[in-house]
Amino acid sequence: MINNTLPLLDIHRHLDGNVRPQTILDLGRQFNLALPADHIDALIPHVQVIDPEPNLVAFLQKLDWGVKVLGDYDACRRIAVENVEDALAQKLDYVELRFSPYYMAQSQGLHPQGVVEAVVDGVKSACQGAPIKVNLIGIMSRTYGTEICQQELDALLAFKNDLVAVDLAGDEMGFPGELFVNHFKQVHDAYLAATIHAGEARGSDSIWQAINQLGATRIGHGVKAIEDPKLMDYLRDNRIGIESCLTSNIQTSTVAELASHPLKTFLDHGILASINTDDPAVEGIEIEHEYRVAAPAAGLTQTDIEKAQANALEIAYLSNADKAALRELAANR
Ligand SMILES: O=c1[nH]cnc2c1ncn2[C@@H]1O[C@H](CO)[C@@H](O)[C@H]1O
Ligand SMILES: [Zn+2]
Repeated sequence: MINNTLPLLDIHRHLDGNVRPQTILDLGRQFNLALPADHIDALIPHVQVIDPEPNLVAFLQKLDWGVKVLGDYDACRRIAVENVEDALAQKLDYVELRFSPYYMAQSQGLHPQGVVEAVVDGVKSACQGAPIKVNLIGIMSRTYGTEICQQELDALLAFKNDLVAVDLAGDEMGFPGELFVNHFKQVHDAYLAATIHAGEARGSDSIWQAINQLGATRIGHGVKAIEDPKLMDYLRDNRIGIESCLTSNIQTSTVAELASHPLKTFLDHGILASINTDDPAVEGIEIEHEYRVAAPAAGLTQTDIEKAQANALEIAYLSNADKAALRELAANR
């Protein structure tokens, strides 16, 4: 269960993997697009994972309707605002929302840089006066290849002051990290951090590569670190955080069942592992479910869960002063 006296964070949450089904319907109507269904109940199976998908790529297809309906920049702004509203409804104190501007732009011929501008603007306005802090992480969708990722990176770097990090997401098997060394050099030259989806579809080598060649200070999923004791030590000793996403790992068939998820072992080993959602609307879950249902099913005790909750703040892309302020706020409520 969530400990209310600790700050609640979600530091691995895809903005474009969290488009409300009702918003997909609304935008489909607004832009006169043919959707696979015209009411919520019939739409759900097309935009939400019901049973585990056979692999990561099949899972990722469930995100597609959420971006196919982004017919203009206002639509991008709208889903950014709704993401902040959803985080507020979950009583999250701090969220890192990540998004792929090319993925959001491509279906309807938008410009990635316009998408970044709309998302930044939507998040800023929704946060005004609200009891939440949000930072943005830009994603390069590796599935589009190196050239499109360079365009995507250019769009992101035009707003580098509005981002805290850059991520690499999408098809890890088909597009290994080796292809993106030059991209991440530019990320570091822009003084942005790197968190990389690694060790989800590929093995522990992919995690080593993300750290050594792409300069990752955090790893998304990192499930396969469990196969490599040296890597487990390295993650612990170098305080490289793991952003675990329990339900997502089941739905992508990365892990067969929660009882065999490595998160508990990571925590026991002293790795700074945390609990996050990934793509809440697509998974049909929220952060509360991950803490109350998924974490105990993965064998975490209440002490483990609170450790994971505290770890998220430890590894968040925030200054020490911001972290202290969040701790103080939670301790006094
Ligand atoms: O669990 C995941 N693993 C890898 N890539 C993901 C995951 N969830 C979403 N995306 C990818 O992130 C971008 C949208 O933010 C898209 O590239 C989507 O495929
Ligand atoms: Zn992810």
